[in-house]
Amino acid sequence: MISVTNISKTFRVPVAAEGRFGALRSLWSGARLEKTAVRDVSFTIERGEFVGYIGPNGAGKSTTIKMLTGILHPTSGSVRIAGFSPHRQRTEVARRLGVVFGQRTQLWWDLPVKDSYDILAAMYKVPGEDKRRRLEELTELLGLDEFMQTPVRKLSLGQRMRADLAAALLHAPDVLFLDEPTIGLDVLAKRSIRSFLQKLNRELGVTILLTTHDMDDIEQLCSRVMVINRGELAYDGSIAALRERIGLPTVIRVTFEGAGSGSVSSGGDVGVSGVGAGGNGGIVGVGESVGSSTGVEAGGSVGAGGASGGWSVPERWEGAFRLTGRTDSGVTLECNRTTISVMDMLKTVGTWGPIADVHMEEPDFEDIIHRIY
Ligand SMILES: Nc1ncnc2c1ncn2[C@@H]1O[C@H](COP(=O)(O)OP(=O)(O)OP(=O)(O)O)[C@@H](O)[C@H]1O
Repeated sequence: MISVTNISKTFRVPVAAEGRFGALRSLWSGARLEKTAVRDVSFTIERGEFVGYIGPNGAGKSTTIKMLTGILHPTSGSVRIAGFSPHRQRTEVARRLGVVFGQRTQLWWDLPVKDSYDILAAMYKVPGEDKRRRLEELTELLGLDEFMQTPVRKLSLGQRMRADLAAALLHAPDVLFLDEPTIGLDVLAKRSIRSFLQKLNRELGVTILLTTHDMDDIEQLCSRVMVINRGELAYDGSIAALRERIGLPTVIRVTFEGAGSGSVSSGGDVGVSGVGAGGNGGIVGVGESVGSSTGVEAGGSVGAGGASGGWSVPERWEGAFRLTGRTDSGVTLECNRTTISVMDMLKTVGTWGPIADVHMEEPDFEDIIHRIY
């Protein structure tokens, strides 16, 4: 659906002159410096994908989006949207493309929302019946009724974003580019925009490329994320793979049955197999936490084998994880999932006593992104 091959964009910017009126003099002198905003970026996006495009300020996101929409022409490389060049075949691309910029509107400021839709439908040559049906659907999905007759300037930010989304979708595009669609919105408004976008992608199959600084947008919506940094593509893949690649630790909180007493001795051995089996079912089945019922089952056998049914953490142990906390009821550990599997770690922990509950916290996505930037 979208194919980008080795695109670069270089701007020629005036060289700043020193001293008083430097900026003015530099314009006058005509001295220019080349600045590469996007360097040799390639990717393809298949029909129906929901892809996040992120990067720090000035990384080259907007410049890329402008090249994808045909506003800017790449210095080198090529862009195809549904097989068409956005620069040379603008009309063909415009018919298939919707664009929403969170920071500015494509609606007419002083006109009622409905009038903007009439103008846009005429511009995109949407037949009358299609327009009526489409607007009906969008009104229902986005709750446009409450402000259809209101001038755009009087809308709240959340209402304006809903109105803008409808405007971008009136001509039923296959592809939607979104630039900061939730910027400045409150929690409820963000939630309603995200749920609409999810429906649009999953139920109507619209291909979406989302640029945002809001990592919750990315985590909740995108199956794939591309990271651009200093004009170059630094990562392209799933969020899960990104977590692994960065290697931030997974935090695991283990609660044992009983107080911190007893010994590891023979109970430890039983624990290895008992917890291994229990952990398997629990992790795959429950996802984030191994339920206490599973723990009790596994722990039951440990308890029976353990000296007193209590637990104790040995002074030393071998392994690719770190003990970061210890309380009356359990321990907190950090493990790097690229070097040790959670299962292996639980096997070791199981040798310390009967496990009642295990809770896992994946590294925060925000932290991962800071690592890349
Ligand atoms: N028209 C232009 N002329 C000269 N330099 C430009 C122009 N447009 C962008 N740049 C420069 O190119 C680089 C990339 O800018 P771009 O706007 O693409 O970044 P961005 O990732 O969208 O940033 P932000 O998150 O702040 O919007 C920046 O250094 C910017 O100053």
